[in-house]
Amino acid sequence: HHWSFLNANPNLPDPTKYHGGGHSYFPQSYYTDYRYLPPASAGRNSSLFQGFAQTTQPPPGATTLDPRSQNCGLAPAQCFPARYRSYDGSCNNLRNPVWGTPQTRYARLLPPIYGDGISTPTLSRSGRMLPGSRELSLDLHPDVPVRDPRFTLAAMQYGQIITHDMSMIAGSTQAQPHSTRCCSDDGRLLELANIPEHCYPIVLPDNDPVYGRTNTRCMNFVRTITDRDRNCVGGYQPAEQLTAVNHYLDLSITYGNNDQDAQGLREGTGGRLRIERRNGQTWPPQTDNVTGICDADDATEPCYQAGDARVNQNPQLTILQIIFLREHNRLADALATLNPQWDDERIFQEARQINIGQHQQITYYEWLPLFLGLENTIQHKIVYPGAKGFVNDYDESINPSVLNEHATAAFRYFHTLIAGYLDLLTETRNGYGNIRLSDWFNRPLVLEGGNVFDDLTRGMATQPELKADPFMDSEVTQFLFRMRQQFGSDLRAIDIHRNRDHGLASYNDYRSLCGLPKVRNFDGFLDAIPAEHVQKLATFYETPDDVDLTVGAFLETHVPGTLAGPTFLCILVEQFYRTRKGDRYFYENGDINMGFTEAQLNEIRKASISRLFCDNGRDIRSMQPRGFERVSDKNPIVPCDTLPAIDLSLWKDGASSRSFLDIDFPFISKK
Ligand code: HEM
Repeated sequence: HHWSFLNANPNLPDPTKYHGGGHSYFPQSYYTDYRYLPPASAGRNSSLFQGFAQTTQPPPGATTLDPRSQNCGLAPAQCFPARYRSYDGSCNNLRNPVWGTPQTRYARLLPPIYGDGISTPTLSRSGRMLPGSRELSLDLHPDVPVRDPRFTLAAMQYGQIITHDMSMIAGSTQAQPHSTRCCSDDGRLLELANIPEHCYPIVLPDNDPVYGRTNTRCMNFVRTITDRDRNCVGGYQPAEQLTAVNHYLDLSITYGNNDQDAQGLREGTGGRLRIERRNGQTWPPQTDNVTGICDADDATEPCYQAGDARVNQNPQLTILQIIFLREHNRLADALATLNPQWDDERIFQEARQINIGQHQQITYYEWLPLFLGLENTIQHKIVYPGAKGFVNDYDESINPSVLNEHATAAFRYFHTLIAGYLDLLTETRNGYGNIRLSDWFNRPLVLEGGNVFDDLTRGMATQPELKADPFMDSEVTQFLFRMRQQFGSDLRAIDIHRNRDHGLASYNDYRSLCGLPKVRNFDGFLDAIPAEHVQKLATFYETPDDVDLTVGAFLETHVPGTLAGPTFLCILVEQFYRTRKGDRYFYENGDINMGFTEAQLNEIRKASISRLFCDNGRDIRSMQPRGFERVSDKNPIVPCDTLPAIDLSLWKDGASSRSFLDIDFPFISKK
């Protein structure tokens, strides 16, 4: 067993500790969801669990078994007409009520191809050795800080929010026994077996510039699920990685992914979410397990709870999480004043619906066109700029599930945008300092002091993100989650490893899926990849068919007007098309029983990232209108109250409440 290797090697982190030294790639709790551990009946004393008692023990009060998790997303017996979306996404699709729910499979564009059953992910699909992921990271992605000429760090940061809203590899916790959960397409659990994960160390090259001339300090990597050789008993379905959160773009990062979590986040009065007040500001509720979840000195440090387990991961991610939390309460208070007769539930759900609508508007109309190109998004029916009424493009045959290729390769391309130092800016945009990213992974303490929250928010809206290019910041390739040790982990090496772990078909395969010619020799790649990098690929890999998707596509020249090369772009476009068209509750959809009136929808269309910043800082009084774009003559900083705002009076009962006559029938029939 690989376990014994793991336990015997004194240089590897202690898998029984949350803080296994500075080389775990995320804290133990990062991806842990205790509800999804193997059932108690698996026998905690079996050899599988030896040495892991601590990590398999749920914290007090946690439920060990959520029936949903045992059923690959439990299909409710019956779906009822509902004005508001469910937390877990069930019954969004009425024909397949389980689609998009947590603990279901990622979708795939091409079937997986694993090196072989139980080998490490250093073997190619054809069984040849692959270049080490750390070596590739060091050679192809050195830290050359080229700033983006157009976009701010807020653009990068919003991308991570979109990611966390849509997916999270289930159970990929370090060194944790893992159960395969094989699901049939209709969501039935076919088999639940306890199978140990394998340790796939990221072996360091001899001359690693950070870790020195030793290859004994390897970073630990754990395979997340079994492959085709460990199919469900019965063999009906190839195993597929599962995602722990619901697939929809629905602010589950704020509201949680199931009823129980959602209830736990609510105040229970006035439609509000729970908050704590300190230093004249509002913060998310504290977790019960501060030192387990955060890189904190002790339990008195802030460590937050939100709809998403990754909320504390980095300061600006946490800022955006807090902004959505404060926005909810801001909306709830306004709605409660307008409609004193509404109860807690009504206020809560209406505020939630507005908050989600704004988030979808910002994602689709403000963010995606910058990344995928405006013309491209229009052409592929991802956005409908200038639409005045509803856009009734919901299609119940479309499965909204997140593509494995998207989550494991394409969307991670934007890890290249991460900047290592975060600027602090006063209201006059006077930069008086910055903080180092790796000092504050999983440590939100930094946000609560003085004016840091506002100053970092202005910094994120002003500071350029790094350019989408092959270079990556060493804060994430040398110091990721270093937990106050000198060195940390390497996000790029992890991404390459994860690509293999998930058995993604090769770059060459995806080229042909996406309309580029399938190549027979390395020179064939020259149509999309600059010569210098094609040469490197030829040195690293034995054959063009061995090139990993995440490696080849990462090096492609961008399609003009977009931030990605043709292969990643094709995957991203497919994903965001499905995410909108497969969401019955998408905010632009005019369904008679739910959603917004046309007038309300047109208000939601005024939402912007800058307005969110303005409304939810403590003392942010000015912003440029387009917050994902850098300040310029055409995008100057203006007083907040001159930015478009949503007129909430349209939500006053009776003001324009939806009736049968509100529906735009002519548009529907044109469809
Ligand atoms: C400071 C910023 C960020 C940090 C520190 C960070 C770190 C990480 C880490 C540690 C993982 C898990 C890796 C694994 O175990 O396989 C991950 C996954 C991922 N990241 Fe990032 N990330 C950041 C920003 C972003 C951005 C800006 C995007 C995209 C716009 C992004 C997209 C993704 C995706 C798609 C995944 C996989 C999600 C899944 O589990 O399904 N990340 N990131």
